Amino acid sequence: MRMRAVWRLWSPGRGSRSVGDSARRRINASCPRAAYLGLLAGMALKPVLGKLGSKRVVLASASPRRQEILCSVGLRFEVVPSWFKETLEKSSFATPYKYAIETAKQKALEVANRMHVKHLRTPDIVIGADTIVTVDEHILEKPIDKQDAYRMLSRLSGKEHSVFTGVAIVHCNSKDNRLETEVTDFYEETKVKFADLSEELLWEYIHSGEPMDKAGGYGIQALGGMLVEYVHGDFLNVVGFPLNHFCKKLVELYYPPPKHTIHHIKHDSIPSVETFENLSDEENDSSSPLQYKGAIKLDRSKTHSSGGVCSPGSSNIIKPNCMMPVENQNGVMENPDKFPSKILELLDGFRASKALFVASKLKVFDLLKNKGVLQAVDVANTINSSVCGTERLLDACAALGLLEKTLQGYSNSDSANIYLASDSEDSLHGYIIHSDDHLWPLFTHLESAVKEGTMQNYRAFGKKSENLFQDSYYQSMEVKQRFMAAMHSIAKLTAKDVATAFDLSQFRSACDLGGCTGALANELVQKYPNLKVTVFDLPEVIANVSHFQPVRQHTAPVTFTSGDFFKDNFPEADLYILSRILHDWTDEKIHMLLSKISAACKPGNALLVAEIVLNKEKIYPPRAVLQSLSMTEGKQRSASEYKQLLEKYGFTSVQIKITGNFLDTILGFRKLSSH
Ligand SMILES: Cc1cn([C@@H]2O[C@H](COP(=O)(O)OP(=O)(O)OP(=O)(O)O)[C@@H](O)[C@H]2O)c(=O)[nH]c1=O
Repeated sequence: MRMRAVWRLWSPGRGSRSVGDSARRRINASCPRAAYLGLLAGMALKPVLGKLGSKRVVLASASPRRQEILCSVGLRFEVVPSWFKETLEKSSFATPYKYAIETAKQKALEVANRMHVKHLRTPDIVIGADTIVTVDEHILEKPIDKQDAYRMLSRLSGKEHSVFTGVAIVHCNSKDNRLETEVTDFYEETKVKFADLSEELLWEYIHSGEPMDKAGGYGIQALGGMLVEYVHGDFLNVVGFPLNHFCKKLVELYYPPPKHTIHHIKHDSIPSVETFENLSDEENDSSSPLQYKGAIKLDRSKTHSSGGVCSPGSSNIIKPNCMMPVENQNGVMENPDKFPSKILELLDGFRASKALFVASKLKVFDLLKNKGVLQAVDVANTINSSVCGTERLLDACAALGLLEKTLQGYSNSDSANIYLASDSEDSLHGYIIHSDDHLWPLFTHLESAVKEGTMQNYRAFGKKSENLFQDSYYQSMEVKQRFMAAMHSIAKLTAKDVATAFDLSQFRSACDLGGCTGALANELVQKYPNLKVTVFDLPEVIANVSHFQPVRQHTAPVTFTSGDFFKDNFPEADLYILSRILHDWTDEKIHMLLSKISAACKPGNALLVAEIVLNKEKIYPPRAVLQSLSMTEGKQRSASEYKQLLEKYGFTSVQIKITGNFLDTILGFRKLSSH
């Protein structure tokens, strides 16, 4: 066998196929079993992708082959090559595979520790691997030079040898600033038989440069494939990563069979949302009134690294544009422009939102909260839907991390039980239904909204709205209740942050203007037992607040007073509160409202505003900017704009606290002399 004849086909830079291309070709053509295993692995990985999708997965390997193999099945991960030196004493291991496993483990642990110590966000999972070749009781790793490669390849010539890859999956948890790890490891063995290699062929191969970064001194997926007579076992295991076995391990870990004593790994299915407010220099100088709760201010490019991240769902075995990550200063491989993951995520965003809306509307999460685990057919029967449609919806929810899927059926994730079941204490159900019924139709007319610069109530609902609340939200009992439920769920979610952003214990009475169901008011009386809170809202709202009240109230109840804050006098109070009010109204209406508050507020008393505070450029956080697209008459404001606004109406010592949560808070004290 001579290589030169076929060299042109393979030589890099001459239209050579990618490693993956040749690997796939080889899988399909010369190794049908491996092809089958590869496919099976891809299928087995898909359900677990949902599990890993919300996690920070790190591949502790510099091997481009490993990156490609994992990338090809759509796993999202960062690449942080391990600095662990492969110098474990081989003779101290009873078998070669134990050596490979231990090395894989040490590689992964080194990365987990390094990332933890460097205060990068501790990864959730670190994957390490080590591939070795064994022949005649010798362990062959990567050759150190050409002579070494020659020695290895001549040992392999004409013989069968074993390729072992040890893999370690390290689950990380940061507790009290200490790193806790749980390691799952395994190995895979593949037998490979080499043809007899002539000296000439051997040296020609060595001079190709291919052997140098590969265990045993060859690459089966490329030129080295021509040296191989047969492969018994998983082909990808030889290439560097036993994908099939890995998938089975993940299934074992994440979908344990019933009554089996595999440890459960606690995890949150919904990715945690971090907001790192990027405030302007001007707003952020030492004299700034801004305060950061928890003082966590991270560089977003580090925490949301796109390094080596590939989008799930890619079907090609190998995706060259998922490759070539570049190591940054933290040792994290980054691949910023090679794959438009972010764009694809945005592109699919509407599908994900709608899947959440429909599952919520059909009360899937309620059903699963009550029943535990159900098969698709049982869910379909209960929600009066087709089995095939329900199954697809449930799978979508599982892929999005909202549900868990096992052989026994579907069940709620922890987050679904807490936030999606409609009867949960912290349920977002009301807001989700409002988003589907009200915001979705409005946003389908976004193009007209942008062209005309107006809210699209007429197109979406067949009627113009002069007054957002009276004409839109309170026009029918059903819509009103839906809107109130939506406001209630958001207010509950944000109440703690708003109530605790500043120490309000100096105030004895507060009036929450437009306080709707009293969710914030109830939080305030819990937090400040000496504070009496009145909620002031439209009569049609107040008439409907009773069923939103907490069942067990240990503090003095909140008082509700009805009226229109633009027209009517509101109760006297030490502290006035405007939570999510100002962004909805025109400057003219705001002028009316703030003038009234300013007049009612005695010197030394205060106004607390809760809104999303924009950064100086007014493009962050995105949820505020996207809210603006509804084209209500009002607008979102930056920190300095809120400060100016409050000062204009006689409030001084204005402080702004970025909570890092859904709502930020602004507190201003009424000046002694009126403006
Ligand atoms: C037999 C064979 C091996 N390899 C590569 O050999 C390296 C093994 O070395 P390792 O120490 O396990 O990994 P590494 O490359 O040093 O990376 P790291 O994980 O950072 O230690 C890995 O690359 C594998 O793909 C091939 O590409 N094709 C083959 O047919």
